[in-house]
Amino acid sequence: MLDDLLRPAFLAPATLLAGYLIYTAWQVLIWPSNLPDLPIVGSKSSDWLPLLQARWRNSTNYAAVAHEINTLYKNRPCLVPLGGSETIVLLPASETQHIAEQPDAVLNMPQPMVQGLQFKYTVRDQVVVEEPLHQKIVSSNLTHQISNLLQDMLEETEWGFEKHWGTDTAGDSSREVPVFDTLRRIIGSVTNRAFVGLPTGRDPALVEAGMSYAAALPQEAGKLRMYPSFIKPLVAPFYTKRTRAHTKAFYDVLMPEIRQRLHEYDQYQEKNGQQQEGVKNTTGHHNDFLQWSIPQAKAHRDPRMAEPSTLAGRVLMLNFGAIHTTSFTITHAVFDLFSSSQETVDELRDEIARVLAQNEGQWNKKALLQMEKLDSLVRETLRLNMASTFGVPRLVIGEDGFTTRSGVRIPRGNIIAVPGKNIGRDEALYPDADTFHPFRFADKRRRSRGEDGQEVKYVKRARQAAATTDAGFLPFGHGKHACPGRFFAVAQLKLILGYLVMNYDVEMLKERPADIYVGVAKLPPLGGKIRVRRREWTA
Ligand code: HEM
Repeated sequence: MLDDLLRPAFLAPATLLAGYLIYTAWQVLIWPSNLPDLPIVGSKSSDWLPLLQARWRNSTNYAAVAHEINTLYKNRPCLVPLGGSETIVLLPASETQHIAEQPDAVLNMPQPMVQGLQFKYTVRDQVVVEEPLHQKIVSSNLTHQISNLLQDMLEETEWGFEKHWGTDTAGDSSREVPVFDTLRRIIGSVTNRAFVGLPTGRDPALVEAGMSYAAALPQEAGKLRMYPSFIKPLVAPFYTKRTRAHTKAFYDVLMPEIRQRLHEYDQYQEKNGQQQEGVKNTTGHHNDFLQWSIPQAKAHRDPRMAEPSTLAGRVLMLNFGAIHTTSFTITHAVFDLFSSSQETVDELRDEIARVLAQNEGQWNKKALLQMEKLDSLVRETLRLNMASTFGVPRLVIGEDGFTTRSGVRIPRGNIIAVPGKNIGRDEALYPDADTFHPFRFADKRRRSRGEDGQEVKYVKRARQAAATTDAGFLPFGHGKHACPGRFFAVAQLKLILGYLVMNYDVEMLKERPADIYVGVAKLPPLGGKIRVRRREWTA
């Protein structure tokens, strides 16, 4: 037996395997060879295996991590080991602009997201991840079409509120509603109205599948991240059951619509001659993300782009990116607003009523732009309630790594970030930073008007708008990879929040319910409720 084990045919592969396992364990657990030599958040001077021990402490007490980052590492870089094998190289706030300005050949944007969310296992059609054409449509068509989409979005908002919050204005007809659960349904159908139009965008099965996919994906990814890469393909089928089921449910509703649209598109092309390059040449029947995606996909050299499942995968990917982020933000905004003061609500109502009167009662783009207090409230809520602790996460891919402004070299293969949440609460940038001041940015805008009260300092004023990113405001990221959907998201948030304020009386809360912390993420009070009653009001 021993002789058999000592035979080269067995010994050579066994040694190789043992070496590989030891190397992997060392890399994952002890010290990856490319990790820079920086202080470790969560470690103690007495630790034998500082990275491993800190990883364990950090994954069990995230509040301590946040406190340590905020007190010890405000102005110097450090390592933040998290659950699984992930270690973030956290750089000080002063590096934000420098990071945002790096070329894609040095710092990569999608990879931290692709790895963190384990897209390899949680996304069915990998071509959507490899070739994210949908992002271009979001930053071009969707953003440019906001003013044309607003009427449809308003119709969907009205439909959603009437369904979920009721229409009875009688004195004793108030009802308690779960904030997050009802608003995410409204946002789900408003968003899908812009993505795939009626009737499919309002189909409860589609909205439910999109929301459930968005909820399940980060949870399943979190579990998968705990395993080393070579084990993942083995365990993924067990851990991705929910995302796979929700993907199927979503595709089941959407595919017939996509096939029909592709068919109509081909017929139209046949009748009207060759299509032009680009995304403008649609059949003209629909004005939504799906329709803009078809000519883009057809013009691509890779025929997989125009497969119905690829197009469905893009809509699902956008549901993932759009619905939870917007629903979390509006839930925070509702709790922030209705635990502030009735005067604040009245001030908002005055502004909205005045602006609508100036715009013939229309919730159009111009009116939304003129609602500066509402815009300010959205920006203030985003500032205070950034979901992730880390801002502008990027993977270092440059051959020579990435060198910070202060001269620290971060080798290739590391994920860097800045403390985004802390930046939003910096007293130097935002006096009384921990307090919700809904009109903080509207006041700043007012102060930047010309001395004669004219709106002369346009650029300065636009800097205070909710969708504008800067190194001190990172909820939408910053730089060329900043969220391309932010203009759509802000328009939607203002429309829905404005509609809510004007059409419902909400009982003020004595205290804002507490947020929920899940690892590095801060979520709004997902189970929180408020008491509402329909108001008699017409624009
Ligand atoms: C309040 C709502 C939203 C928040 C807070 C948010 C936040 C973010 C953040 C932080 C990023 C990463 C940016 C960076 O690292 O610099 C991002 C990327 C992205 N977001 Fe949003 N987002 C929101 C709504 C939306 C909506 C409505 C859409 C689509 C209609 C969307 C589509 C995307 C896409 C496609 C990316 C990837 C961009 C890239 O890889 O270059 N987001 N978003």
